[in-house]
Amino acid sequence: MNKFNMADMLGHLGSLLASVMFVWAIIQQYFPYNVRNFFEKYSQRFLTLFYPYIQITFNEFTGERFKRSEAYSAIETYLGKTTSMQAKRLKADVIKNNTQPLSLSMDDHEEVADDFNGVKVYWSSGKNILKTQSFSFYPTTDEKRYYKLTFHKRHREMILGEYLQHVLKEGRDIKVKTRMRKLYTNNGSQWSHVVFEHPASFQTLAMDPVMKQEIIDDLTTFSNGEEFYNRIGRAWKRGYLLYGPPGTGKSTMIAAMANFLCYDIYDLELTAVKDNTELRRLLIETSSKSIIVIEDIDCSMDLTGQRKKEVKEEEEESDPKKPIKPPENEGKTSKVTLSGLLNFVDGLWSACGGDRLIVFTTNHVEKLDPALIRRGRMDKHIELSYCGFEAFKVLAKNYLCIQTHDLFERISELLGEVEMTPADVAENLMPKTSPPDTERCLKSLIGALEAAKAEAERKKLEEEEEKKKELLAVKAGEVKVVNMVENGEAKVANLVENGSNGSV
Ligand SMILES: Nc1ncnc2c1ncn2[C@@H]1O[C@H](COP(=O)(O)OP(=O)(O)OP(=O)(O)O)[C@@H](O)[C@H]1O
Repeated sequence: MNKFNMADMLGHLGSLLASVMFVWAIIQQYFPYNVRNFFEKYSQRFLTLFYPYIQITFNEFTGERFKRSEAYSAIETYLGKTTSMQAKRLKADVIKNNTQPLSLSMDDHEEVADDFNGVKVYWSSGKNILKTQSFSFYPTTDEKRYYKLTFHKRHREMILGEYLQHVLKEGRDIKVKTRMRKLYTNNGSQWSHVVFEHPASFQTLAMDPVMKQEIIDDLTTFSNGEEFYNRIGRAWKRGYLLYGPPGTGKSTMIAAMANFLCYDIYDLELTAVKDNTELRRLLIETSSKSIIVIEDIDCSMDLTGQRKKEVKEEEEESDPKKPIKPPENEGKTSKVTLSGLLNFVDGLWSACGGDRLIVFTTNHVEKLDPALIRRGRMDKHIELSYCGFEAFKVLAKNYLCIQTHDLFERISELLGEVEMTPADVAENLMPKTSPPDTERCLKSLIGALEAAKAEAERKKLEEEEEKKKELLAVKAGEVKVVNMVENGEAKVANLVENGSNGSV
Protein backbone atom coordinates (compact mmCIF):
# COMPACT_ATOMS: atom_id res chain seq x y z
CA MET A 1 0.00 0.00 0.00
CA ASN A 2 2.77 2.35 1.09
CA LYS A 3 4.78 1.40 -1.96
CA PHE A 4 1.89 2.20 -4.22
CA ASN A 5 1.34 5.60 -2.58
CA MET A 6 4.97 6.48 -2.97
CA ALA A 7 5.03 5.57 -6.66
CA ASP A 8 1.80 7.47 -7.13
CA MET A 9 3.20 10.55 -5.42
CA LEU A 10 6.38 10.47 -7.50
CA GLY A 11 4.28 10.17 -10.62
CA HIS A 12 2.23 13.23 -9.66
CA LEU A 13 5.35 15.19 -8.75
CA GLY A 14 6.91 14.30 -12.09
CA SER A 15 3.91 15.45 -14.07
CA LEU A 16 3.67 18.64 -11.96
CA LEU A 17 7.30 19.48 -12.64
CA ALA A 18 6.86 18.77 -16.32
CA SER A 19 3.84 21.10 -16.40
CA VAL A 20 5.75 23.89 -14.60
CA MET A 21 8.64 23.57 -16.99
CA PHE A 22 6.29 23.55 -19.95
CA VAL A 23 4.56 26.71 -18.74
CA TRP A 24 7.94 28.39 -18.07
CA ALA A 25 9.15 27.44 -21.55
CA ILE A 26 5.95 28.91 -23.04
CA ILE A 27 6.40 32.10 -21.00
CA GLN A 28 10.01 32.43 -22.10
CA GLN A 29 9.11 31.78 -25.68
CA TYR A 30 5.98 33.88 -26.08
CA PHE A 31 5.89 36.51 -23.37
CA PRO A 32 7.72 39.62 -24.39
CA TYR A 33 10.94 40.37 -22.47
CA ASN A 34 9.39 43.52 -20.96
CA VAL A 35 6.51 41.58 -19.41
CA ARG A 36 8.85 38.98 -17.90
CA ASN A 37 11.09 41.71 -16.62
CA PHE A 38 8.10 43.44 -15.03
CA PHE A 39 7.08 40.28 -13.17
CA GLU A 40 10.64 39.54 -12.07
CA LYS A 41 11.13 43.09 -10.81
CA TYR A 42 7.98 43.21 -8.75
CA SER A 43 8.30 39.69 -7.41
CA GLN A 44 11.83 40.65 -6.22
CA ARG A 45 10.50 43.78 -4.52
CA PHE A 46 7.77 41.79 -2.89
CA LEU A 47 10.25 39.22 -1.61
CA THR A 48 12.64 41.82 -0.13
CA LEU A 49 9.83 43.00 2.16
CA PHE A 50 10.09 39.74 4.06
CA TYR A 51 13.66 38.69 3.22
CA PRO A 52 16.17 40.13 5.73
CA TYR A 53 19.25 39.37 3.64
CA ILE A 54 21.22 41.61 1.33
CA GLN A 55 22.92 40.32 -1.78
CA ILE A 56 25.80 41.83 -3.71
CA THR A 57 26.88 40.52 -7.08
CA PHE A 58 30.43 40.75 -8.32
CA ASN A 59 30.59 40.12 -12.05
CA GLU A 60 33.64 38.67 -13.70
CA PHE A 61 33.64 41.27 -16.43
CA THR A 62 32.60 44.82 -15.89
CA GLY A 63 32.82 47.86 -18.10
CA GLU A 64 35.38 47.03 -20.70
CA ARG A 65 34.32 43.86 -22.45
CA PHE A 66 37.52 41.84 -22.12
CA LYS A 67 38.85 43.26 -18.90
CA ARG A 68 38.44 40.94 -15.96
CA SER A 69 37.18 42.67 -12.86
CA GLU A 70 39.91 43.11 -10.28
CA ALA A 71 37.41 42.61 -7.45
CA TYR A 72 36.15 39.32 -8.95
CA SER A 73 39.68 38.05 -9.30
CA ALA A 74 40.58 39.04 -5.72
CA ILE A 75 37.42 37.37 -4.38
CA GLU A 76 38.19 34.22 -6.35
CA THR A 77 41.64 34.07 -4.78
CA TYR A 78 40.33 34.89 -1.31
CA LEU A 79 37.71 32.18 -1.49
CA GLY A 80 40.29 29.66 -2.69
CA LYS A 81 41.24 28.70 0.86
CA THR A 82 37.68 28.45 2.23
CA THR A 83 36.51 26.74 -0.91
CA SER A 84 38.90 23.81 -0.70
CA MET A 85 37.59 23.03 2.80
CA GLN A 86 33.85 23.46 2.15
CA ALA A 87 32.75 23.17 -1.47
CA LYS A 88 31.98 19.78 -2.97
CA ARG A 89 32.75 20.70 -6.55
CA LEU A 90 35.97 22.57 -7.24
CA LYS A 91 37.76 23.95 -10.25
CA ALA A 92 41.51 23.48 -10.36
CA ASP A 93 44.09 25.38 -12.32
CA VAL A 94 47.82 24.87 -12.57
CA ILE A 95 50.02 27.71 -11.43
CA LYS A 96 53.75 27.55 -11.93
CA ASN A 97 54.79 28.22 -8.42
CA ASN A 98 57.03 26.15 -6.19
CA THR A 99 55.01 26.66 -3.05
CA GLN A 100 51.55 25.99 -4.46
CA PRO A 101 51.25 24.06 -7.69
CA LEU A 102 47.41 24.16 -7.93
CA SER A 103 44.92 26.96 -7.49
CA LEU A 104 41.45 25.85 -6.42
CA SER A 105 38.20 27.75 -6.77
CA MET A 106 34.60 26.70 -6.33
CA ASP A 107 32.73 25.45 -9.31
CA ASP A 108 29.59 27.18 -10.61
CA HIS A 109 26.50 27.09 -8.37
CA GLU A 110 28.38 26.19 -5.20
CA GLU A 111 28.04 27.98 -1.89
CA VAL A 112 30.47 28.47 0.98
CA ALA A 113 30.17 30.27 4.30
CA ASP A 114 32.69 32.70 5.71
CA ASP A 115 33.04 34.01 9.23
CA PHE A 116 34.24 37.54 9.94
CA ASN A 117 34.37 38.84 13.52
CA GLY A 118 31.65 36.37 14.45
CA VAL A 119 29.36 37.39 11.56
CA LYS A 120 28.44 34.73 9.05
CA VAL A 121 28.25 35.56 5.36
CA TYR A 122 27.62 33.33 2.35
CA TRP A 123 29.37 33.34 -0.98
CA SER A 124 27.88 31.59 -3.98
CA SER A 125 29.12 31.29 -7.51
CA GLY A 126 27.02 31.26 -10.63
CA LYS A 127 26.91 32.03 -14.28
CA ASN A 128 24.44 33.56 -16.70
CA ILE A 129 24.35 32.12 -20.14
CA LEU A 130 23.33 34.61 -22.75
CA LYS A 131 22.54 33.60 -26.30
CA THR A 132 24.33 36.00 -28.59
CA GLN A 133 22.59 37.20 -31.71
CA SER A 134 24.35 35.57 -34.56
CA PHE A 135 23.49 34.23 -37.99
CA SER A 136 25.69 31.21 -37.51
CA PHE A 137 24.16 27.75 -37.82
CA TYR A 138 25.48 26.92 -34.34
CA PRO A 139 24.23 29.54 -31.87
CA THR A 140 27.08 30.82 -29.71
CA THR A 141 26.62 31.39 -26.00
CA ASP A 142 28.25 33.95 -23.76
CA GLU A 143 28.90 32.90 -20.16
CA LYS A 144 28.97 35.58 -17.51
CA ARG A 145 30.27 34.35 -14.20
CA TYR A 146 29.67 36.08 -10.91
CA TYR A 147 30.07 35.74 -7.17
CA LYS A 148 27.16 36.60 -4.93
CA LEU A 149 27.66 37.70 -1.34
CA THR A 150 24.70 37.25 1.02
CA PHE A 151 24.51 38.66 4.53
CA HIS A 152 21.96 39.86 7.08
CA LYS A 153 20.94 43.47 6.66
CA ARG A 154 21.83 44.35 10.26
CA HIS A 155 25.54 43.87 9.36
CA ARG A 156 25.32 46.05 6.29
CA GLU A 157 27.76 48.73 7.46
CA MET A 158 30.43 46.33 8.66
CA ILE A 159 30.24 44.07 5.61
CA LEU A 160 30.28 46.91 3.09
CA GLY A 161 33.21 48.54 4.84
CA GLU A 162 35.55 46.39 6.86
CA TYR A 163 34.72 42.95 5.50
CA LEU A 164 34.91 43.76 1.81
CA GLN A 165 38.14 45.66 2.34
CA HIS A 166 39.52 42.63 4.14
CA VAL A 167 38.46 40.29 1.34
CA LEU A 168 39.98 42.42 -1.40
CA LYS A 169 43.23 43.00 0.48
CA GLU A 170 43.63 39.33 1.45
CA GLY A 171 42.83 38.27 -2.11
CA ARG A 172 45.40 40.64 -3.57
CA ASP A 173 48.04 39.62 -1.02
CA ILE A 174 47.54 35.91 -1.72
CA LYS A 175 47.74 36.63 -5.42
CA VAL A 176 51.01 38.50 -5.03
CA LYS A 177 52.44 35.62 -3.01
CA THR A 178 51.38 32.87 -5.37
CA ARG A 179 51.90 34.56 -8.71
CA MET A 180 54.83 33.81 -10.96
CA ARG A 181 57.23 36.62 -10.38
CA LYS A 182 58.96 38.39 -13.23
CA LEU A 183 62.36 39.78 -13.93
CA TYR A 184 62.10 42.77 -16.23
CA THR A 185 64.99 44.21 -18.19
CA ASN A 186 64.92 47.25 -20.42
CA ASN A 187 66.04 47.39 -23.97
CA GLY A 188 66.06 51.12 -24.49
CA SER A 189 62.62 52.35 -23.53
CA GLN A 190 60.92 48.94 -23.56
CA TRP A 191 60.63 46.46 -20.73
CA SER A 192 60.75 42.79 -21.54
CA HIS A 193 60.46 40.05 -18.96
CA VAL A 194 61.26 36.48 -18.09
CA VAL A 195 59.99 34.39 -15.18
CA PHE A 196 62.04 35.10 -12.09
CA GLU A 197 63.05 31.85 -10.43
CA HIS A 198 66.17 32.68 -8.44
CA PRO A 199 66.42 30.36 -5.42
CA ALA A 200 68.25 32.82 -3.14
CA SER A 201 66.75 33.46 0.27
CA PHE A 202 67.81 35.23 3.44
CA GLN A 203 68.30 31.80 4.94
CA THR A 204 70.98 30.94 2.39
CA LEU A 205 72.54 34.41 2.34
CA ALA A 206 75.87 34.41 4.12
CA MET A 207 76.23 37.49 6.27
CA ASP A 208 76.26 38.66 9.84
CA PRO A 209 73.02 37.33 11.43
CA VAL A 210 72.27 40.54 13.36
CA MET A 211 72.57 42.62 10.20
CA LYS A 212 70.48 40.09 8.30
CA GLN A 213 67.67 40.25 10.86
CA GLU A 214 67.78 44.04 10.77
CA ILE A 215 67.26 43.98 6.99
CA ILE A 216 64.44 41.45 7.23
CA ASP A 217 62.68 43.60 9.86
CA ASP A 218 63.15 46.72 7.77
CA LEU A 219 61.67 45.04 4.68
CA THR A 220 58.73 43.68 6.66
CA THR A 221 57.95 47.09 8.16
CA PHE A 222 58.18 48.68 4.72
CA SER A 223 55.94 46.17 2.97
CA ASN A 224 53.26 46.53 5.68
CA GLY A 225 53.59 50.29 5.79
CA GLU A 226 50.93 51.47 3.34
CA GLU A 227 48.90 53.20 6.02
CA PHE A 228 51.99 54.74 7.63
CA TYR A 229 53.29 56.20 4.36
CA ASN A 230 49.82 57.57 3.60
CA ARG A 231 49.61 59.13 7.02
CA ILE A 232 52.96 60.89 6.81
CA GLY A 233 52.30 61.96 3.22
CA ARG A 234 55.29 60.26 1.64
CA ALA A 235 55.50 58.07 -1.42
CA TRP A 236 55.50 54.40 -0.43
CA LYS A 237 59.06 53.68 -1.44
CA ARG A 238 62.37 52.90 0.17
CA GLY A 239 65.89 53.21 -1.15
CA TYR A 240 68.61 50.67 -0.46
CA LEU A 241 72.27 51.17 -1.27
CA LEU A 242 74.23 47.93 -1.35
CA TYR A 243 77.96 48.40 -1.53
CA GLY A 244 81.01 46.23 -1.19
CA PRO A 245 83.66 44.44 -3.24
CA PRO A 246 82.64 42.14 -6.12
CA GLY A 247 81.45 38.71 -5.03
CA THR A 248 80.14 39.72 -1.62
CA GLY A 249 76.51 38.97 -2.49
CA LYS A 250 74.90 42.23 -3.62
CA SER A 251 72.98 40.62 -6.50
CA THR A 252 72.20 37.59 -4.34
CA MET A 253 70.72 39.88 -1.70
CA ILE A 254 68.44 41.56 -4.24
CA ALA A 255 67.15 38.13 -5.29
CA ALA A 256 66.63 37.20 -1.64
CA MET A 257 64.72 40.47 -1.06
CA ALA A 258 62.46 39.81 -4.05
CA ASN A 259 61.77 36.26 -2.88
CA PHE A 260 61.12 37.41 0.67
CA LEU A 261 58.67 40.14 -0.33
CA CYS A 262 57.28 38.29 -3.38
CA TYR A 263 58.04 41.34 -5.53
CA ASP A 264 58.96 41.56 -9.21
CA ILE A 265 62.37 42.88 -10.19
CA TYR A 266 62.99 45.64 -12.71
CA ASP A 267 66.67 45.51 -13.59
CA LEU A 268 67.21 48.95 -15.08
CA GLU A 269 70.13 49.25 -17.50
CA LEU A 270 70.71 52.96 -17.23
CA THR A 271 73.25 53.14 -20.05
CA ALA A 272 70.54 51.95 -22.47
CA VAL A 273 68.17 54.76 -21.48
CA LYS A 274 68.31 57.68 -23.89
CA ASP A 275 67.30 60.55 -21.68
CA ASN A 276 65.32 61.65 -18.63
CA THR A 277 62.01 61.44 -20.51
CA GLU A 278 62.67 57.84 -21.41
CA LEU A 279 63.69 57.11 -17.82
CA ARG A 280 60.42 58.60 -16.55
CA ARG A 281 58.41 56.56 -19.01
CA LEU A 282 60.13 53.36 -17.96
CA LEU A 283 59.49 54.10 -14.33
CA ILE A 284 55.83 54.89 -14.82
CA GLU A 285 55.45 51.49 -16.48
CA THR A 286 56.76 49.62 -13.44
CA SER A 287 54.12 47.87 -11.37
CA SER A 288 53.64 48.13 -7.64
CA LYS A 289 55.22 45.52 -5.39
CA SER A 290 58.46 45.67 -7.27
CA ILE A 291 62.15 46.26 -6.77
CA ILE A 292 63.79 48.64 -9.21
CA VAL A 293 67.48 47.86 -9.41
CA ILE A 294 70.33 49.85 -10.89
CA GLU A 295 73.45 47.72 -10.59
CA ASP A 296 76.92 49.24 -10.51
CA ILE A 297 75.49 52.74 -10.42
CA ASP A 298 79.00 54.22 -10.46
CA CYS A 299 79.61 52.64 -13.89
CA SER A 300 76.21 53.65 -15.28
CA MET A 301 76.93 57.35 -15.33
CA ASP A 302 79.75 59.69 -14.45
CA LEU A 303 78.03 60.90 -11.35
CA THR A 304 80.82 62.90 -9.82
CA GLY A 305 81.91 64.65 -13.00
CA GLN A 306 78.40 65.14 -14.23
CA ARG A 307 77.20 66.59 -10.96
CA LYS A 308 79.99 69.18 -11.03
CA LYS A 309 79.08 70.05 -14.62
CA GLU A 310 75.41 70.37 -13.71
CA VAL A 311 76.13 72.58 -10.72
CA LYS A 312 78.35 74.77 -12.92
CA GLU A 313 75.65 74.98 -15.58
CA GLU A 314 73.05 75.90 -12.97
CA GLU A 315 75.31 78.65 -11.66
CA GLU A 316 75.99 79.95 -15.16
CA GLU A 317 72.30 79.94 -16.01
CA SER A 318 71.47 81.99 -12.97
CA ASP A 319 74.07 84.60 -13.96
CA PRO A 320 72.09 87.42 -15.67
CA LYS A 321 75.19 88.91 -17.34
CA LYS A 322 75.89 85.71 -19.19
CA PRO A 323 74.95 85.77 -22.92
CA ILE A 324 72.31 83.20 -23.90
CA LYS A 325 73.80 80.40 -25.94
CA PRO A 326 72.01 77.42 -27.53
CA PRO A 327 71.95 74.26 -25.43
CA GLU A 328 74.92 72.01 -26.04
CA ASN A 329 72.86 68.89 -26.39
CA GLU A 330 70.64 70.20 -29.15
CA GLY A 331 70.50 67.69 -31.99
CA LYS A 332 72.57 65.12 -30.09
CA THR A 333 71.38 62.05 -28.21
CA SER A 334 71.27 63.18 -24.62
CA LYS A 335 71.85 60.92 -21.64
CA VAL A 336 70.15 60.57 -18.29
CA THR A 337 71.37 63.28 -15.98
CA LEU A 338 71.93 63.12 -12.28
CA SER A 339 68.98 65.42 -11.66
CA GLY A 340 66.83 63.06 -13.74
CA LEU A 341 67.95 60.22 -11.55
CA LEU A 342 67.35 62.24 -8.39
CA ASN A 343 63.81 62.99 -9.54
CA PHE A 344 63.26 59.30 -10.02
CA VAL A 345 64.52 58.49 -6.54
CA ASP A 346 62.56 61.31 -4.97
CA GLY A 347 59.35 59.78 -6.21
CA LEU A 348 57.90 62.38 -8.54
CA TRP A 349 56.48 59.39 -10.35
CA SER A 350 54.88 58.04 -7.19
CA ALA A 351 51.52 59.12 -8.54
CA CYS A 352 51.41 55.69 -10.15
CA GLY A 353 50.84 54.27 -6.65
CA GLY A 354 51.92 51.12 -4.88
CA ASP A 355 55.08 50.20 -3.09
CA ARG A 356 58.49 50.12 -4.68
CA LEU A 357 61.98 49.46 -3.45
CA ILE A 358 64.80 51.20 -5.23
CA VAL A 359 68.13 49.43 -4.96
CA PHE A 360 71.47 50.74 -6.15
CA THR A 361 74.58 48.62 -6.01
CA THR A 362 78.16 49.74 -6.27
CA ASN A 363 81.67 48.46 -5.69
CA HIS A 364 82.90 52.02 -5.07
CA VAL A 365 80.63 53.88 -2.72
CA GLU A 366 83.20 56.67 -2.39
CA LYS A 367 82.74 57.52 -6.08
CA LEU A 368 79.05 58.36 -5.70
CA ASP A 369 77.71 61.86 -5.42
CA PRO A 370 76.62 62.43 -1.81
CA ALA A 371 73.38 64.00 -3.10
CA LEU A 372 72.38 60.68 -4.62
CA ILE A 373 72.89 58.57 -1.55
CA ARG A 374 71.83 60.89 1.23
CA ARG A 375 69.24 59.54 3.68
CA GLY A 376 65.75 60.07 2.37
CA ARG A 377 66.93 58.98 -1.05
CA MET A 378 68.90 55.89 -0.16
CA ASP A 379 67.36 55.23 3.25
CA LYS A 380 69.42 52.19 4.11
CA HIS A 381 73.10 51.77 3.37
CA ILE A 382 74.20 48.15 3.58
CA GLU A 383 77.81 47.14 3.37
CA LEU A 384 78.41 43.63 2.09
CA SER A 385 81.87 42.70 3.02
CA TYR A 386 84.41 39.90 3.15
CA CYS A 387 83.38 36.59 4.64
CA GLY A 388 83.41 36.41 8.44
CA PHE A 389 83.06 33.24 10.49
CA GLU A 390 79.27 33.64 10.95
CA ALA A 391 78.80 34.03 7.21
CA PHE A 392 81.06 31.01 6.64
CA LYS A 393 78.85 28.90 8.93
CA VAL A 394 75.83 29.70 6.74
CA LEU A 395 77.76 28.65 3.63
CA ALA A 396 78.98 25.44 5.32
CA LYS A 397 75.38 24.62 6.21
CA ASN A 398 74.18 25.36 2.66
CA TYR A 399 76.94 23.59 0.79
CA LEU A 400 77.95 20.74 3.11
CA CYS A 401 74.96 20.45 5.47
CA ILE A 402 77.20 20.77 8.53
CA GLN A 403 76.88 23.03 11.55
CA THR A 404 80.18 22.21 13.20
CA HIS A 405 83.50 20.47 12.48
CA ASP A 406 86.95 20.12 14.02
CA LEU A 407 88.41 22.25 11.22
CA PHE A 408 86.07 25.18 11.98
CA GLU A 409 88.48 26.59 14.57
CA ARG A 410 91.31 26.91 12.08
CA ILE A 411 88.95 28.41 9.51
CA SER A 412 87.71 30.94 12.05
CA GLU A 413 91.31 31.96 12.80
CA LEU A 414 92.17 32.34 9.14
CA LEU A 415 89.01 34.28 8.30
CA GLY A 416 90.00 36.75 11.01
CA GLU A 417 93.32 37.29 9.26
CA VAL A 418 92.47 37.05 5.56
CA GLU A 419 90.00 38.93 3.36
CA MET A 420 88.10 36.45 1.19
CA THR A 421 84.73 37.12 -0.46
CA PRO A 422 81.76 34.80 0.23
CA ALA A 423 81.85 33.95 -3.50
CA ASP A 424 85.41 32.58 -3.14
CA VAL A 425 84.63 30.76 0.10
CA ALA A 426 81.55 29.22 -1.56
CA GLU A 427 83.63 28.11 -4.53
CA ASN A 428 86.00 26.22 -2.21
CA LEU A 429 83.14 24.60 -0.36
CA MET A 430 81.48 23.41 -3.54
CA PRO A 431 81.44 19.59 -3.28
CA LYS A 432 83.50 17.90 -5.99
CA THR A 433 82.22 14.39 -5.22
CA SER A 434 78.86 12.84 -4.50
CA PRO A 435 78.19 12.35 -1.61
CA PRO A 436 80.25 15.39 -0.62
CA ASP A 437 83.59 14.80 1.06
CA THR A 438 83.20 17.37 3.83
CA GLU A 439 86.76 17.19 5.11
CA ARG A 440 88.22 17.56 1.65
CA CYS A 441 86.14 20.68 1.00
CA LEU A 442 87.08 22.27 4.32
CA LYS A 443 90.73 21.46 3.75
CA SER A 444 90.50 22.96 0.29
CA LEU A 445 89.15 26.15 1.88
CA ILE A 446 91.92 26.14 4.51
CA GLY A 447 94.47 25.70 1.71
CA ALA A 448 92.98 28.64 -0.20
CA LEU A 449 92.89 30.81 2.92
CA GLU A 450 96.50 29.96 3.77
CA ALA A 451 97.57 30.71 0.22
CA ALA A 452 95.69 34.03 0.38
CA LYS A 453 97.32 34.78 3.72
CA ALA A 454 100.80 34.01 2.33
CA GLU A 455 100.05 36.17 -0.70
CA ALA A 456 98.85 39.02 1.50
CA GLU A 457 101.99 38.74 3.63
CA ARG A 458 104.20 38.71 0.55
CA LYS A 459 102.45 41.80 -0.78
CA LYS A 460 102.79 43.50 2.58
CA LEU A 461 106.53 42.73 2.64
CA GLU A 462 106.90 44.02 -0.89
CA GLU A 463 105.08 47.19 0.02
CA GLU A 464 107.25 47.65 3.08
CA GLU A 465 110.39 47.12 0.95
CA GLU A 466 109.05 49.64 -1.52
CA LYS A 467 108.41 52.12 1.24
CA LYS A 468 111.90 51.55 2.68
CA LYS A 469 113.43 52.16 -0.72
CA GLU A 470 111.43 55.35 -1.12
CA LEU A 471 112.50 56.47 2.33
CA LEU A 472 116.15 55.72 1.55
CA ALA A 473 115.82 57.59 -1.73
CA VAL A 474 114.32 60.54 0.07
CA LYS A 475 117.06 60.39 2.69
CA ALA A 476 119.74 60.16 -0.01
CA GLY A 477 118.10 63.13 -1.69
CA GLU A 478 118.05 65.01 1.57
CA VAL A 479 121.77 64.25 2.17
CA LYS A 480 122.53 65.46 -1.33
CA VAL A 481 120.57 68.62 -0.77
CA VAL A 482 122.29 69.16 2.57
CA ASN A 483 125.66 68.64 0.90
CA MET A 484 124.71 71.00 -1.88
CA VAL A 485 123.50 73.57 0.59
CA GLU A 486 126.66 73.17 2.63
CA ASN A 487 128.81 73.48 -0.49
CA GLY A 488 126.83 76.52 -1.57
CA GLU A 489 127.17 78.12 1.81
CA ALA A 490 130.92 77.44 1.80
CA LYS A 491 131.23 79.01 -1.64
CA VAL A 492 129.22 82.06 -0.61
CA ALA A 493 131.35 82.41 2.54
CA ASN A 494 134.45 82.16 0.40
CA LEU A 495 133.17 84.80 -1.95
CA VAL A 496 132.25 87.09 0.90
CA GLU A 497 135.65 86.59 2.47
CA ASN A 498 137.41 87.26 -0.81
CA GLY A 499 135.19 90.28 -1.36
CA SER A 500 136.05 91.75 2.03
CA ASN A 501 139.71 91.26 1.20
CA GLY A 502 139.22 93.43 -1.85
CA SER A 503 139.73 90.69 -4.40
CA VAL A 504 136.92 89.91 -6.85
N1 LIG B 1 76.78 36.65 0.96
C1 LIG B 1 76.62 35.59 0.16
N2 LIG B 1 75.86 34.55 0.53
C2 LIG B 1 75.71 33.49 -0.25
N3 LIG B 1 76.29 33.35 -1.45
C3 LIG B 1 77.05 34.35 -1.87
C4 LIG B 1 77.27 35.52 -1.09
N4 LIG B 1 78.08 36.34 -1.77
C5 LIG B 1 78.37 35.74 -2.91
N5 LIG B 1 77.76 34.54 -2.99
C6 LIG B 1 77.89 33.60 -4.09
O1 LIG B 1 78.76 34.18 -5.05
C7 LIG B 1 78.14 34.41 -6.30
C8 LIG B 1 78.40 35.85 -6.74
O2 LIG B 1 77.75 36.74 -5.84
P1 LIG B 1 76.98 38.05 -6.29
O3 LIG B 1 76.84 38.12 -7.77
O4 LIG B 1 75.75 38.18 -5.49
O5 LIG B 1 78.04 39.14 -5.83
P2 LIG B 1 78.01 40.70 -6.12
O6 LIG B 1 78.47 41.36 -4.87
O7 LIG B 1 76.73 41.12 -6.68
O8 LIG B 1 79.16 40.83 -7.21
P3 LIG B 1 79.33 41.99 -8.32
O9 LIG B 1 79.65 43.26 -7.58
O10 LIG B 1 80.47 41.50 -9.14
O11 LIG B 1 78.05 42.06 -9.07
C9 LIG B 1 76.68 34.14 -6.10
O12 LIG B 1 76.18 33.36 -7.14
C10 LIG B 1 76.57 33.39 -4.79
O13 LIG B 1 76.46 32.02 -5.06
